[in-house]
Amino acid sequence: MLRSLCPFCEARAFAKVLNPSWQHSRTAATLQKRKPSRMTLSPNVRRGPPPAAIQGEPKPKPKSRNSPFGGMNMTTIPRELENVSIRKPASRTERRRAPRFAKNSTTSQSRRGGKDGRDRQDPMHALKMQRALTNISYEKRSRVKQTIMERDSFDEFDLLPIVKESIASQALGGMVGVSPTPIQRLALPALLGMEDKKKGRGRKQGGEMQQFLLAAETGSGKTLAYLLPVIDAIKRSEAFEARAATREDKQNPAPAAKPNNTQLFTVAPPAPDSPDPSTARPRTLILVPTSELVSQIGNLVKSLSHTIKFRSALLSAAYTGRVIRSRLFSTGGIDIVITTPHLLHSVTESDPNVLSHVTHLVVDEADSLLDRSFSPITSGIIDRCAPSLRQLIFCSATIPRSLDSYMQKRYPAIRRLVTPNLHAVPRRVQLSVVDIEKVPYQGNRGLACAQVVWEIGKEGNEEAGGGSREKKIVVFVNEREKTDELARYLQGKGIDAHALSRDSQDRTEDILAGFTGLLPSPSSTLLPKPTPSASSTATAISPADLAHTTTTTFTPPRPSTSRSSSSPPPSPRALPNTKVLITTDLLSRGIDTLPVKHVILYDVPHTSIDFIHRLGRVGRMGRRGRGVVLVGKGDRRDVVREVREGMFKGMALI
Ligand SMILES: Nc1ncnc2c1ncn2[C@@H]1O[C@H](COP(=O)(O)OP(=O)(O)OP(=O)(O)O)[C@@H](O)[C@H]1O
Repeated sequence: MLRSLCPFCEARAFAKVLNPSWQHSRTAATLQKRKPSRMTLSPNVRRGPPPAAIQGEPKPKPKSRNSPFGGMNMTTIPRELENVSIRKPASRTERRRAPRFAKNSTTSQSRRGGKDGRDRQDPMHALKMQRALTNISYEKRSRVKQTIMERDSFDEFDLLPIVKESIASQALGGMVGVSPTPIQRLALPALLGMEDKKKGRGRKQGGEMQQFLLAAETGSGKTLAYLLPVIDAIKRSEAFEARAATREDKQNPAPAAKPNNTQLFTVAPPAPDSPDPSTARPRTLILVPTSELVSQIGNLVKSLSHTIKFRSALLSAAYTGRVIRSRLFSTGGIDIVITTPHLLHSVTESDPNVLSHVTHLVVDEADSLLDRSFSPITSGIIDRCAPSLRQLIFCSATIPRSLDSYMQKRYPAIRRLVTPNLHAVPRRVQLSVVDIEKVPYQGNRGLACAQVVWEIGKEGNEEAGGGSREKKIVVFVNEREKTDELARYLQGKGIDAHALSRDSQDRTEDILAGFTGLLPSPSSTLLPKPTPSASSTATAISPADLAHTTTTTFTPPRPSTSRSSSSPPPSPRALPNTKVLITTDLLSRGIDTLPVKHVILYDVPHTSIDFIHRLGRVGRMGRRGRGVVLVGKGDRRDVVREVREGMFKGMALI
């Protein structure tokens, strides 16, 4: 890491870290001691040179901890983690046998340590105070682990052959040797009714609505866990209906038309354009919180539809009213609709029957869609679908307490399918902390962020030998107003930075495509380039408020952030091969940012839920990832410390 090559004069102090003369003299001292005739390998390489070998030489400076890589690649447990035991939590019987400490006893008080009165024995004290996440016992987690161990192939599930074949070729881009992830091993048998079959109850064609909550860590394949059974159900009911129609035809054959001898050469008039009965009446509905997720999941659904053959439609605020209308009312019919609750709500205001045939409803990112702001609309949609529903599926990377109590109240019989690692940040993600109050930043958060980006970028270029492997970094801020300001600041420091928030109007799909690896969908008509005709047709689909679509259509485009008049003058130095996206929680939910290896938490997230979602943009599907959190005055250092400790031990955040 070249700390001496600091990109800005403000960070001059970094140059002190290197001391080349020490490096050379130590090499000289070692060479003098070496026997000239025979070279032998030292058995003590792990211990380093003996103190005598470097006597009289200046001691190497300890590695600075106030940098994104300060704590990386540790081989020993850092002092702050030394006292924390990694043993499994005590079982219920052990706890009962252990001596109890009275609340005010001196023994209990002496167990407390630290100035802040933090309980040293409780590594999650600050997080517990937040009371954000539902606790899941380790007993339950290990029971699930046992259950899913044996299911290690997609062949073990009762999926139609064409669905099975399409997993590797269509959904996973031609991957070889794929096996189901823990949530897929749990969810597929349950949603396919395999357990019912085993018990001799058979697959339900009607009857009671089944309810499921799928909860698993970020980037663990939850989308396929619900999508495969849902598509399988569509194809099976299609086949069932076709068989029923054939039977009906056999039983009541249509009367043969009498030949009309007088009109032998007249051509019959074309049949009136009869739409498919499923036009604007989808059987499956997938609800997600953002347009970006509509595109992502829609892309996956479309690629599966190429081989499995079903009809799907993506409806979001990224499309004009004309496009939405033509997709929904396509005369060819429709099987799956992927949309946001707000958009669907405004569509159903004008045509409530859109929800009348829904048999499968998926509420993805349920922790967001059932929070205070979304809950009334989402719950309203669920209620409207209820009469025809056969399966109601909630899916989430976290179970906040609010979601837990909502489930207990509204769906007490819901089946919870929870993986053993729920609420843990993916194991291969490392988190480092940068104290922005220290030299050289002295409270300048923007400067600290720029420095971290430069270090990551330079490291990438050195690794690639100056080649062209591009680094993608996502920076999360707490307030969306900050995104543009920070983008401009980083641009002034020679960094290729873009802001993406709900206010962004400029090429959002193109910008995001660089971070997801997906191409922007060619069929989408992006709203930032509205035409008067497009906006007038937007009113044709629904009454005045096709809320999301019409309001954003008339917003004048903002000036481009990259060349705005208030931009600082361009930096004389530019960081090559590094792209930065500054965003809010808009991008922390569900977006599959596989090419991203680094996440910077510019602000300390408000809750452990946000930590999980933001850090979850890296380390997806077992990949490596790095998170850097900037901590300053007034930030909850205790929370950050506990998150870091929890990640180090691979524990679930509480
Ligand atoms: N069985 C599998 N084997 C290999 N890769 C898989 C498998 N299932 C899914 N994936 C891939 O894993 C990545 C993450 O999947 P997905 O987006 O469904 O995760 P998620 O659990 O929904 O994440 P989040 O909680 O962030 O929404 C995707 O790129 C997907 O293609």
